[in-house]
Amino acid sequence: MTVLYGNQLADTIKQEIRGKIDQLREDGKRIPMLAVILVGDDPASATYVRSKEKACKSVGMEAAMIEMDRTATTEDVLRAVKTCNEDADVDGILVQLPLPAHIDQNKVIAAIDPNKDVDGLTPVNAGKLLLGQKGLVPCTPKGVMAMLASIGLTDLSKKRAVVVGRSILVGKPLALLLQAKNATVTVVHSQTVDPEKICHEADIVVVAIGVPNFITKGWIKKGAVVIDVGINRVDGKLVGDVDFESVKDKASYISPVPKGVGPMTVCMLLSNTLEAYERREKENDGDRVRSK
Ligand SMILES: Nc1nc(=O)c2c([nH]1)NC[C@@H]1CN(c3ccc(C(=O)N[C@@H](CCC(=O)O)C(=O)O)cc3)C=[N+]21
Repeated sequence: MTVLYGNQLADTIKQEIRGKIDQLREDGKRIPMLAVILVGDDPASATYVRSKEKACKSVGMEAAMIEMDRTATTEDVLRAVKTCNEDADVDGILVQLPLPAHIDQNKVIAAIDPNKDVDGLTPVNAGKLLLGQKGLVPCTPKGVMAMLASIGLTDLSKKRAVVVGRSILVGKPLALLLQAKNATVTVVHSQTVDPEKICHEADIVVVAIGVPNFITKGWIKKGAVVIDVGINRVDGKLVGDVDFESVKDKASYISPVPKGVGPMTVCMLLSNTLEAYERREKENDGDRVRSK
């Protein structure tokens, strides 16, 4: 069994991003900027937002933190999104989720300029992913695919993949990405009959349900690749959805928590911001050429 450390892969990818940004700086070009909108004072969200800001700094990217009071209205947040949409220096916009319950989350997300939607959550980017068109892909699923690619799993023809969980942020988009790489994908969830048996047929298992240590060795076929997306705080400690100790001797590869998918999510946020920057710069070049 090999432990699949996401933090190491993330460091390698971040170095590449850093190199590209150093080059932009050397060439006197504009520097990519991520804007993060945080509403309220949830401590976990505040920690995540700070780690995203730190990650931007670590690759030389600009970060703008927009902190709003927990009493902010949907209209207030929509105005903040609009300001970021219209700011030519902003390449990526991330609205930290979950938003306070009184705010219309769907409305806020739909207001983000799809070209700056580095979370890949707008209807436009979700639709593009469904249709197999190029767009911005949600960070966590993109990170999981990069982890699979890092161990040579690029073409998933003949492979059976089981995704445990069907969330908008992870399970659903991940199932689409796995299919796009030719995997035979099954999504199991809370209403599935005998999910353990289905999971046991999988060559690749990705778990994103938010239930600590839920997946044990009985679920895993010998030699399967197991990716744990879960981030659960239990007695002040971070644990995944996979019972690592139980599963580790059956898996060929298994991602840990922490140091697994989490750092890859942040890394893909930087990668998406750079991608959005490059696309926007290219479009601007085109505009300049046209107006000559
Ligand atoms: N619009 C939006 N986009 C998100 O991508 C988003 C979000 N909202 N809301 C919250 C979740 C959660 N999330 C994590 C990112 C990194 C780690 C991470 O790096 N974790 C470290 C450990 C961090 C620690 O020790 O607390 C690890 O797993 O090794 C965890 C969780 C992004 N999220």
